[in-house]
Amino acid sequence: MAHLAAGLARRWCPSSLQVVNFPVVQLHVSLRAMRASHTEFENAMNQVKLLKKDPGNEVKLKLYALYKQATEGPCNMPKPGVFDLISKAKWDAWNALGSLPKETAKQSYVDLVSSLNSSSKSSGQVEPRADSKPPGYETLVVTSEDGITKIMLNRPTKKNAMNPQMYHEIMLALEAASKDESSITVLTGSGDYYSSGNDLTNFTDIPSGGVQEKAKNGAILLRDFVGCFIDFPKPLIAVVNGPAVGIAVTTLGLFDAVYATDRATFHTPFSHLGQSPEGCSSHTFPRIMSPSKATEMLIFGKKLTAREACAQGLVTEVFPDSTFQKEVWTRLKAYAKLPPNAMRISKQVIRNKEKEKLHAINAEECSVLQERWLSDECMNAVVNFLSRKAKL
Ligand SMILES: CCCCCCCCCC/C=C\CC(=O)SCCNC(=O)CCNC(=O)[C@H](O)C(C)(C)COP(=O)(O)OP(=O)(O)OC[C@H]1O[C@@H](n2cnc3c(N)ncnc32)[C@H](O)[C@@H]1OP(=O)(O)O
Repeated sequence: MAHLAAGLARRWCPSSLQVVNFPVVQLHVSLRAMRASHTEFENAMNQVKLLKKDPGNEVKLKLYALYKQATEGPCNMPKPGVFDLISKAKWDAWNALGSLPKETAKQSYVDLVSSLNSSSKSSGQVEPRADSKPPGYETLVVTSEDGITKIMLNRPTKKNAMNPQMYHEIMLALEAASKDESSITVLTGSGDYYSSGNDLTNFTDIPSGGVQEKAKNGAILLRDFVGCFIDFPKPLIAVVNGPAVGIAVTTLGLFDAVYATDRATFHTPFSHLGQSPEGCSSHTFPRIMSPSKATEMLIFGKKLTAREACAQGLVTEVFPDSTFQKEVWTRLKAYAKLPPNAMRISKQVIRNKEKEKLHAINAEECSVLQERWLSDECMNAVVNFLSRKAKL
């Protein structure tokens, strides 16, 4: 039997360093003095290989840590370097088990696998048909009423950080909204943030092709994502319900109107992250707010309040937080009653001249970023955030 730990390392690379500090109590260590037999442990190891559903990185790290603890005892490896993100996540997970006895780790491993098996059985009873409609969005809530399609970012516990799934789902939702009956489309966030921008754990899930491949795929994803905003044919409105960071700010330059609560802030900490502007902001921001104000935001990472962003032209109007939702939606419902074709055609007249240029700028920004993602400056900044040394 192939060594499970090695298998985990090869097949199940952790994509998130946030999972590394899970407390031992989360491992469902039974308070009963249980002892898993050797056979039960072996069976559990075999069952792991047969799991139909990927249990997610957090669980994979737990399995890895428990396996190592059960077979080798407390963590005995030297701590990997900060740039070796995957090995470090695994090391942290194992090390977090401290002096947990081997037998307890073995039992916890068996319990964990058994809970995975039962949940995959209960959810796996109805196999989706290959030709069935795709299930609903996982990272968005999309609704359509009163002539408005509302796309709400829905990862509030992560401040609506954008992971690959969210990037893809936003593209799908925009594509659907461009063809539906609604006359305007709104992007907003759930919870207290509009969005904290790119999910920084996106940098940790390294494919077999290595970081070069990751960066190349990231650049393609980003180019396609921003391209959807450039090409969106109907009035596109941002309802900025709270702070916005990074790509959630830069893409605002491609919206037709931006309404913000007075609680919102706007910042693009690209230099802090060893990165460079995207979302066509290298072109739109100097035009919207003057080159020197754009420099303060895009190069120095200056954070603007909603009122400052409004004064600079990035935000259309600011509302008191207490009346924000009511006032904005009342206004949008009135706008949505305007003749949809006239609005669409007016948008074309206003935007079409720039489209080609924006696509070229988008491509250039993505290719510069692709290089930046491979830089030490970028890696260092991401590691600092993920190891909780820095907030931006
Ligand atoms: C190499 C290939 C890459 C592939 C990329 C694909 C294309 C992407 C292109 C875009 C590139 C860059 C543009 C950007 O968007 S740069 C900006 C990135 N964002 C940030 O730097 C913000 C980081 N977050 C913070 O500084 C803080 O979290 C906060 C937003 C100021 C909020 O602070 P808080 O104290 O109020 O809350 P906090 O406890 O930190 O957060 C709650 C949980 O949410 C998690 N979280 C928040 N933001 C992010 C994020 N951007 N990425 C990942 N996780 C985030 C945070 O970790 C907490 O999680 P947990 O509760 O600890 O599990």
